[in-house]
Amino acid sequence: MVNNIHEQYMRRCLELAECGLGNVAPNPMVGAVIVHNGKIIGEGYHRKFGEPHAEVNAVNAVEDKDLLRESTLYVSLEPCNHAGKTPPCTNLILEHKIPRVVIAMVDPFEKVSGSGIQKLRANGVDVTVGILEDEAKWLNRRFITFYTKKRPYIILKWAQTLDGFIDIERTADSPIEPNWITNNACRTLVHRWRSEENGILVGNKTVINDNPQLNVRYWHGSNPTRILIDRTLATPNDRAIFDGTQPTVVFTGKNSGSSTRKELFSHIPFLDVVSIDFAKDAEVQMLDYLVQKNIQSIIVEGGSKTLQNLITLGYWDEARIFYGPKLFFKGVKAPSIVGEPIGSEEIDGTRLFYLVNSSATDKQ
Ligand SMILES: NC(=O)C1=CN([C@@H]2O[C@H](COP(=O)(O)OP(=O)(O)OC[C@H]3O[C@@H](n4cnc5c(N)ncnc54)[C@H](OP(=O)(O)O)[C@@H]3O)[C@@H](O)[C@H]2O)C=CC1
Ligand SMILES: Nc1c(N[C@@H]2O[C@H](COP(=O)(O)O)[C@@H](O)[C@H]2O)[nH]c(=O)[nH]c1=O
Ligand SMILES: [Zn+2]
Repeated sequence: MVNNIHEQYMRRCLELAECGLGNVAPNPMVGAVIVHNGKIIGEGYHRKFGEPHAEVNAVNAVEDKDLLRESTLYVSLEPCNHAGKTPPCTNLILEHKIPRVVIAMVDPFEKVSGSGIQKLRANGVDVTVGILEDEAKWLNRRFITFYTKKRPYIILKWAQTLDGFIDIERTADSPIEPNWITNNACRTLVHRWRSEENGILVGNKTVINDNPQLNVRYWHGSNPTRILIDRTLATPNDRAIFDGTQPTVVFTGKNSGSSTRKELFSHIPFLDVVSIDFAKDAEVQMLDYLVQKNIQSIIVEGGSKTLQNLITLGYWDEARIFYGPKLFFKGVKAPSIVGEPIGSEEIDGTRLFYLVNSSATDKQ
């Protein structure tokens, strides 16, 4: 019974937390509610990176601060105990003498992990941990992966025909544009997904053949950083991803300090050309660089080689695969993948499957 009540308020915390999706990384999404005598008297969530934490917003929302001494604070993540961009939330809880705190999950971030709970308990606060823990972990899967696996959370996405292709066989005079397999509703959904991740990764053949924009046009929200794998810098300069409207990273085997960079790219704002050694573990080097840049999650939109490389190495966490009602008969084969199905849906005649990788590779 008590757990049911706890779950009810924690569900509200998770609902609030999710409002921060796309705006708080590299911080976690966190929601908080304050309950007094069975009534919510304040709620809040972490709205934007650098802005106040959920607990602060929830406390600020309470009109009569005296009630805090008799209230329970529900929060979807362990309160922080370190001074980051904002003061520690444990201090706030103690200052306001909140007697009970209910937490969904321990913070995986090394600087906090367990110490927030310890400090509250040491100061006489009654702390309950683990309410809707699985749900909270799923919500913050990007944040958790980033800190525990030391790499971005990786979402693979592609669209394939019923006969297993992602593109037709191109000829020299094929138009430079995508061959659409999915419908407009799916495209809108994909743009929403783009707004939820920090980076969007593609291989150079995709940019050469499709000239994608890799931005958020059919949804609202931030554009992800464009990330291109281009070992030989073979991608023509006129491609849309070089329009300078979004931060862009190009991983190349060429020396980025050489004249190649200056001549080809000096006119493009927000462009980072990063040299890596393709003779070694290219993916590890790329993921390391993205971690350095605080890119907590990426969506990989193809093509087949780029996706298959990551699948083979186990560097993926989720896959979202569209099966459109088309046949190409020949062309670029879709990647092959084995994962745990977690759901599927039908969108105007296109089937969408969701997979997760329960044996994803760590990158320590
Ligand atoms: N239906 C769909 O959802 C999608 C379809 N597409 C289609 O897919 C086609 C392109 O797919 P595909 O031909 O497989 O090519 P990719 O777009 O995956 O690009 C492959 C190239 O990227 C470079 N690359 C990628 N990963 C690595 C790595 N780990 N190490 C070294 N180089 C790497 C290589 O370049 P290099 O050879 O220079 O070393 C490689 O040849 C396009 O025609 C496009 O239309 C693309 C995206 C989605
Ligand atoms: N063909 C195909 C996809 N192709 C992917 O979308 C990219 C185009 O992005 P943009 O220019 O921003 O709209 C393209 O390069 C490739 O990565 N995606 C899908 O959801 N369904 C499809 O049928
Ligand atoms: Zn905090």
